[in-house]
Amino acid sequence: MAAAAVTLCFLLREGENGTEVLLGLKQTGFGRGKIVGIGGHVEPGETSAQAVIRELLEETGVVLEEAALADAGAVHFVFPARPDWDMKTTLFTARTWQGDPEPSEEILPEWFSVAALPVERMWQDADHWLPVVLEGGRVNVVVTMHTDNESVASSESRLE
Ligand SMILES: Nc1[nH]c(=O)nc2c1ncn2[C@H]1C[C@H](O)[C@@H](COP(=O)(O)OP(=O)(O)OP(=O)(O)O)O1
Repeated sequence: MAAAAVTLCFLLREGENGTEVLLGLKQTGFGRGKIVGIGGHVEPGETSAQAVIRELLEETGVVLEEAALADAGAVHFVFPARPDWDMKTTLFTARTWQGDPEPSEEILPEWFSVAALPVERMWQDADHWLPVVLEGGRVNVVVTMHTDNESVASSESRLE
């Protein structure tokens, strides 16, 4: 089965104690109960940018312009014990948008300091790719999970 195409956008703002990122508590579906990036599946006929703009609006009410999206690369999540969970994820950051993030059925948005990410409550692989993205870098990473579908078996950075 081909990996599903998904996309995430990390909103960044300057707080009193440095840069903050918008993440959210996933309330439904895949990754329920974890703190995750905001985004979702790319629908047929959509570009990743169009999909992430739609998902941010649906899940937080925030309005993003395509020009505000900065390409931060991609992460391929591989679940050898559950190939139907494999996902190819395109990543964006944005520093300008309209509206204040509001909770939805799917996600409870929350700002976190980039210097103190809630890694204990996130997917265990977040540590392997998220800090680089939030520092303005671009990644191209393949994360392979153990058969528990939770811990990281390997994380490889592909050269661009
Ligand atoms: N190992 C992993 N680490 C991580 O940080 N995020 C992961 C991950 N594996 C998958 N994801 C993310 C990517 C994707 O945005 C999200 C799952 O997509 P969705 O939120 O769209 O799933 P749902 O099943 O809730 O959605 P629907 O299609 O709306 O039913 O999980």
